[in-house]
Amino acid sequence: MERGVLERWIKENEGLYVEATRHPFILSIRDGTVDFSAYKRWLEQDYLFIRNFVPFVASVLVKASRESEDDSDMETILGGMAALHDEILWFKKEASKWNVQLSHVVPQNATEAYCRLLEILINPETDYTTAVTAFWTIEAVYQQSFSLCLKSDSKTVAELMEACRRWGNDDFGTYCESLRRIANRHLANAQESVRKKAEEAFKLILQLEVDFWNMSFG
Ligand SMILES: Cc1ncc(CNC=O)c(N)n1
Repeated sequence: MERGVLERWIKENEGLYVEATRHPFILSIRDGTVDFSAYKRWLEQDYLFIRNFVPFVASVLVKASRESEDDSDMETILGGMAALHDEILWFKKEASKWNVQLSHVVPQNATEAYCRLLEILINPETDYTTAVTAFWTIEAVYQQSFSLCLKSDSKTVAELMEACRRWGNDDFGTYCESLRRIANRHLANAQESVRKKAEEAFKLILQLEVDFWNMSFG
């Protein structure tokens, strides 16, 4: 992976990055020891997260169309937006498979805190470089995490394979690569004040992802 700004931040925040991308919840899915009640708690809360993630991605699309000099940025982000429609349908199907009533789900603290950050990132005050860096971070944590559960030596149980494939598959990995290059390009060209804001968002999101995984343990 080329040495961009994001790779430097990953190195400087290695512990937190590993906590977010190799969390015990994910390792328990990989090792086939996960408690299904933890999985169902995660599923319920992640549905609430996705409902709030959609407007965030839409806001990145608007900022890309206004602030990016490269038209392909918007096309990449639009691809991610389209996938979210299928994602919401998947959550509803998965919830009925586990007899989870999505309409009755109460947001937990970690979900509420994450959605508050998404609101701040949606705000027009948040610049495109910070928003697209946040977008990559959010997607990359799931891609890195769930790809662990698809490795040949993983013991992921059949019931959880669809979820792991959804975010761990190579196509999602390629999409995250595109986002990483877009974020690195804008970070390299940004003023230091913007880079600082983006770095804060990067670290905040890693912590919120750790809190979100922790929540599945109830
Ligand atoms: C809490 C959280 N973080 C990242 C993702 C991945 N992005 C969209 O699906 C997600 N679904 N949930």
